[in-house]
Amino acid sequence: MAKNTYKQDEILEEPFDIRHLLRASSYIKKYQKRMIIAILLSSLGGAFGYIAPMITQHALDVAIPDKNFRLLFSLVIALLALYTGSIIFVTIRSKIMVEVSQNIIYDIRKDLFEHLQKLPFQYYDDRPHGKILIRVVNYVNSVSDMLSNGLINIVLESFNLLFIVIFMFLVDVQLALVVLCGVPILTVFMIWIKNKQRKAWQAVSNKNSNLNAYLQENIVGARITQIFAREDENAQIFQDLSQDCRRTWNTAVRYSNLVWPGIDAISVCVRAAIFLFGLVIFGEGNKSLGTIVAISSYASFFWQPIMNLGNIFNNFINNIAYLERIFETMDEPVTVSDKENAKEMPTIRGEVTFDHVAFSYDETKKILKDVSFTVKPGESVALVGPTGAGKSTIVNLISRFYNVDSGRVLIDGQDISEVTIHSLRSQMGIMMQDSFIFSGTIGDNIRYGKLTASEDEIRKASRIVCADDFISRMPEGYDTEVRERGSMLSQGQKQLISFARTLLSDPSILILDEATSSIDVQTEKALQTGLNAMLQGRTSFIIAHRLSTIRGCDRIMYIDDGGIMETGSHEELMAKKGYYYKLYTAQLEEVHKTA
Ligand SMILES: Nc1ncnc2c1ncn2[C@@H]1O[C@H](COP(=O)(O)OP(=O)(O)OP(=O)(O)O)[C@@H](O)[C@H]1O
Repeated sequence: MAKNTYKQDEILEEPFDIRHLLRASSYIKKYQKRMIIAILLSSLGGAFGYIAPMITQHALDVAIPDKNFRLLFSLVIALLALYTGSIIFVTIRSKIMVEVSQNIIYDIRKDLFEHLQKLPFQYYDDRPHGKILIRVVNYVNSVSDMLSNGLINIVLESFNLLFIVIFMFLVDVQLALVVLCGVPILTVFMIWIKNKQRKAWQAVSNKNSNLNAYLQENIVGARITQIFAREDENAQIFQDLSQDCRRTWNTAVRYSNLVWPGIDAISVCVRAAIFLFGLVIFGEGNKSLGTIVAISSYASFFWQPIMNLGNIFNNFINNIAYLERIFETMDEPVTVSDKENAKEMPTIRGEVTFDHVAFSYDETKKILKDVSFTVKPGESVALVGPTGAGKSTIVNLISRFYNVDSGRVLIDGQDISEVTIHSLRSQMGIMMQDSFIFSGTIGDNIRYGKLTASEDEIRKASRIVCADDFISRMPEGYDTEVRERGSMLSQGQKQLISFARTLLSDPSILILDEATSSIDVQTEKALQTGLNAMLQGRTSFIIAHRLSTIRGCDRIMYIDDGGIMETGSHEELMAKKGYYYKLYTAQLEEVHKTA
């Protein structure tokens, strides 16, 4: 997806590219047998329907004038049988196709979702999430309909058209030719209207996608909107986007509403021509009433398949663009992935080495220039420094959320780019500032890192991190349902749950990135004992702006200007009176001022 915002339309007017269709065919291969059955059933159903006007002709021209009621009765029974057969076939076909299209939706969504889960952080940082949702939900629905019903309908409508033409010629060649004279007029009308319609519906799709992106952004940012009292401005933007949707929708519907009156007008003219030619021009009495009525019926059927083929063509053009957007997402490179011969990471002891590491998020700015250090197993390391210095970047590289530009990150002497991501990350505990809480119970949330954990284990982990107290006071304790993102919990409570979750997963390397920022000082003091227990025997990296919380770490690294400016224990760095000393004393003064 082009990196864009809710203000930018997606590109949907793509030149037709057959490769997308060929690639999409892999999704229908599995269901081809069922689709062939559906085509056969529909063709039979259609053929049955088209025999009906011939029977009517026979009734009008033979049975009724001859007063042959036996024949008339047989013809009526035959008509009923044909219609019943046709309805049964069409019903079975619809059932098959509903199943096939739902299966195709499932297959495409599964592939898309699995791929989306592997995409790097960067992908989600750069795009409006609402537009990703539109692809997974709306575009997939539309595309699967094209791949299932669309493809079948092409075959079907072509058969229908062929049947109608054959039956018309069987009934009367001259009058059939009169009907065909309407085709060029219809073709010109269709090319004009379908082109307009396609562009109009693409505009609708784009405006909906923009609205969705803005809506999603606003739901997530609702608190900020209210904090900054931005409701009126946002309502205006939303209104503008909604108006875009309404305007484009009205235009599209206007064109769609023109279609049938236009076709009706052509159809009426053609039928008038049938009567004119049948009764007057080809000579009175030359064409029987039954023939004229039968041809007139075929003529009224004739436009439907042409129209449907036009609709299918339009849908195809739109859906090819949707397909391209879907495949573009599926092809989005998984920049951080397992190498072909990646090994399993053995049980981690905890030695972490940065060997001349350089890193940048994009070409424009080097975030880390040439960083080298080694942390011993079990050592606790604090990363401090000004905002935006690169502290989180360093811990993100240890977990291999990004690949380094040059140099190596080693754990126990093993280059982490050579091992599988799962075996690496499953031995790490990473806690970020935003402690994400999933919908479900508190117990489920703590169990997230170790699905097999027992109730006792969950309680024990919670007790260590001081979460057991507040959880037990909740109406249903560990079974209390928390809503999506844990909206009923305070930030501090979310962080404590997150601590318990991390502790339960028993990681060898622990990364705490501003993990205690929302916990009040009192709870933090209480948590300190638990935290110390948690750090025991694990290598840990702690980022905290509240420097009082990291004083006890074995080592403190001061990060700035793309590298490590100072390193040592709290006492050593204070004695050195360098960057850390300045930062620490400035923070102390701040605390004294506000006290
Ligand atoms: N996903 C990203 N894409 C592009 N640039 C990024 C991304 N994440 C961070 N940066 C940039 O990289 C630099 C280092 O960011 P990082 O988050 O590592 O800083 P930090 O020291 O942890 O800051 P803070 O203390 O504010 O959390 C910053 O200039 C930031 O703008």
